[in-house]
Amino acid sequence: MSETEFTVPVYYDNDANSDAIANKTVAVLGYGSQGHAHAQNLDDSGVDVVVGLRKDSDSWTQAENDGLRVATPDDAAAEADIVSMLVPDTVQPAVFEAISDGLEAGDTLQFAHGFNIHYNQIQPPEDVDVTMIAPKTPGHLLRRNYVEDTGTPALLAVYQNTTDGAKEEALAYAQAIGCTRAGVVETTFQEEVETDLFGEQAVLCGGITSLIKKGYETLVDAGYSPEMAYFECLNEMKLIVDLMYEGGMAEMWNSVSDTAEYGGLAVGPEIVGEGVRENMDEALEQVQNGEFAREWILENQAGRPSYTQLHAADRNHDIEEVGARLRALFSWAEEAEEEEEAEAPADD
Ligand SMILES: NC(=O)c1ccc[n+]([C@@H]2O[C@H](COP(=O)([O-])OP(=O)(O)OC[C@H]3O[C@@H](n4cnc5c(N)ncnc54)[C@H](O)[C@@H]3O)[C@@H](O)[C@H]2O)c1
Ligand SMILES: CC(C)(O)[C@@H](O)C(=O)O
Ligand SMILES: [Mg+2]
Ligand SMILES: [Mg+2]
Repeated sequence: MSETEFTVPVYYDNDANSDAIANKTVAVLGYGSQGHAHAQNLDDSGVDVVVGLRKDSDSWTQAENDGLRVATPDDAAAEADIVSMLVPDTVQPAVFEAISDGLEAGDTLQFAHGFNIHYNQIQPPEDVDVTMIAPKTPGHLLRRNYVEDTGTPALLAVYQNTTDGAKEEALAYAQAIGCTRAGVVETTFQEEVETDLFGEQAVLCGGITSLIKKGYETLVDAGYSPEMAYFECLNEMKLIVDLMYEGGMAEMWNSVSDTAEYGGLAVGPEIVGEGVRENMDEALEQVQNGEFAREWILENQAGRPSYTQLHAADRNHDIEEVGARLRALFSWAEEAEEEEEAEAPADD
């Protein structure tokens, strides 16, 4: 652990023992956002990896082209010591049923998010370790940061420790995917699930897109051009957040004008005010009491009618259309697109 004082344990490279994973085989089930990043990072770190995919998956060829061994999920799980469950949360219970015979006493079932354990959708056998390394990043950036020799933070949790080595092994896994470079925070499955769902709904994915869209709509409805509104409310968001990422809010405030700082500090809290706090409390409560999980599970059982509608409406928003046209004309756009295609596997 770092010499620095933290309120919870935070682990770095020096705390990890790569021997804890060195002679083990990891089955990475799924080759989507997290799956392709874990599999390639583990492989580059010298860990024996087999990717578990359905025979008809488009990702099969992609994973092989990336130099990885691929097998069906049940074959991959049967040969592995650590099974990393990186298929979508909603299909994990069915995939778990298909692979559970391959879990032997002392093996590890590992997650990147605790939804199915915390909300009792998967009941693992008592003789396996159950752990979590939950990267605090979209998977494509987990891979990019690893390749660029930076790292991304993650959470570590142990739900079952039958071997007495669950935590050491999880930390070695976190090191192999590049997370101990940035810091790995020890937590519980419950705490990871509640904070992760809250964060992605209220702040990261839901809150920020809603804020951007409302800002864009306000400007466009008032007669300003969509191009200007896009650059003001979406494109510059990344540049402002980059400064906060690098040096906290102070670095951002230092870089913007005093006019922006005064206006931001005085008007910002009137826009995102106490009403928003109340909404956030409510969203957190629905995560904590299981209401959101119940809703999402039922939504999937019903064939995702609301999800389909929300997804289509979001993709059809004007900001997406104007943004695509503007981004295509960035002078570096072609290069970035080629790199992205080479990096990202098909999501099937
Ligand atoms: N997306 C992220 O960046 C992110 C970040 C942190 C944690 N997580 C967690 O990681 C896990 C994986 O999420 P993801 O977003 O990477 O998933 P994803 O949607 O990107 O994964 C899709 C992959 O799963 C496989 N798959 C899909 N349906 C399948 C089925 N029925 N049977 C077998 N394989 C199937 C396919 O290979 C596909 O490429 C989840 O627990 C999620 O909460 C995700
Ligand atoms: C990348 C996120 C939002 O942090 C993750 O939690 C997810 O569910 O995709
Ligand atoms: Mg998250
Ligand atoms: Mg999440």
